[in-house]
Amino acid sequence: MTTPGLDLSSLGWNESLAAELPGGAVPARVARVDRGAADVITTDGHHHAAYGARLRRATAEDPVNLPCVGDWGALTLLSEGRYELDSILPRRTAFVRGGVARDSRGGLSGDSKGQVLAANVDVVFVAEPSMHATDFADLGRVERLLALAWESGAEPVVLITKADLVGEHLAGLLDDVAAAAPGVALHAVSSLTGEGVEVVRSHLDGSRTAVILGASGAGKSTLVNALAGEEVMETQRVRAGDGRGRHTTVHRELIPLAGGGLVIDTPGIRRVGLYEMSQGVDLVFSDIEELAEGCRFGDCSHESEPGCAVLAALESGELPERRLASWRKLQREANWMAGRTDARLRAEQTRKWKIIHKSMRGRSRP
Ligand SMILES: Nc1nc2c(ncn2[C@@H]2O[C@H](COP(=O)(O)OP(=O)(O)OP(=O)(O)O)[C@@H](O)[C@H]2O)c(=O)[nH]1
Ligand SMILES: [Zn+2]
Repeated sequence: MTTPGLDLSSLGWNESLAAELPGGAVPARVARVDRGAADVITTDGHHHAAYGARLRRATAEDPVNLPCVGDWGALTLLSEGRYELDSILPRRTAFVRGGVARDSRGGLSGDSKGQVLAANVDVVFVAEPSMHATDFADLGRVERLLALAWESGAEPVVLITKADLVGEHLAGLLDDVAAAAPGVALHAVSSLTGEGVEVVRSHLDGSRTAVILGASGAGKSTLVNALAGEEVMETQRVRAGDGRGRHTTVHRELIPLAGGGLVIDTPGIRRVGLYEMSQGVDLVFSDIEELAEGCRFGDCSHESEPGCAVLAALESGELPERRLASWRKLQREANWMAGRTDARLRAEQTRKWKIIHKSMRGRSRP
């Protein structure tokens, strides 16, 4: 497909990326990957680019170097309209799934399955429906998804979706969710009435790239369609119906929105349960981390130690019991995941994460 004169800045290209581009190479954004090749978008449109020798060597050394949706790549022009993907530019953020433990040099079993699911995501929308079946929003799930969001290095934003369903309960619900998401922007949104959709879109100003995390039925696809102003995603209602209006085109993974900005949606991103998230948990529970600094013992487990500031806050009612329980649960989960993840990959993630979050924590958007 050829679209002459496409402006790469609408895909998120900027000067700092340009500074990383090898001389003579053509910049392109990865829209989807296949085995050994990627669908890329460059100034003259979509291309199917096979991996060049240099990239194949890098991926053989470490699967983390495999291109993924959202990556920026350097293309080499082979012949008129034919490109090869030669390298991937350094990633600013990454959603990583850690796989089974690696046998470092002649170990017993397994291999490195550290896999980057999406790269260069700027904002992660955590979508939690105001009402799910007969229940209000699930705060534990919000906290869990927030941990995953922080872990990626992108800016988390919590969306209470289907805000039209709860009437006058909305204000109280937003208060509860805000308490579970300190320091994170929070919006109510209804794709049905359009309420809040523009505010969500404003987070994508400057051609930012988003992913939307949330349970099945949270309204993710419906929201993408509302943002796109057209039906780019199949929703549950369409899937459950007679199939009319069903999209027969290949499912796009990098979706440019008509009003600006992009959304990444992949099956991997939808199956969020397996991300590594120990750093993210600390950030979601920054209130508890702060309390813990007041504990008498540096290695306080906040179970029964004397002088425990966390237990004191629980006692006084300052810290809700639900929140402490949620923190413990996510920490156990994160520790378990950490044990399964390749240590080297994790170290690299931690390093990147520290750099990104130093600059992010002070920042907040309206
Ligand atoms: N009342 C109301 N219903 C909504 C809203 N947004 C989505 N829905 C409905 O909720 C159902 C699920 O929406 P989807 O957008 O398919 O949810 P999803 O999160 O993409 O679900 P999965 O694809 O399973 O992950 C559909 O029947 C939608 O019509 C909303 O703002 N208000
Ligand atoms: Zn303590």
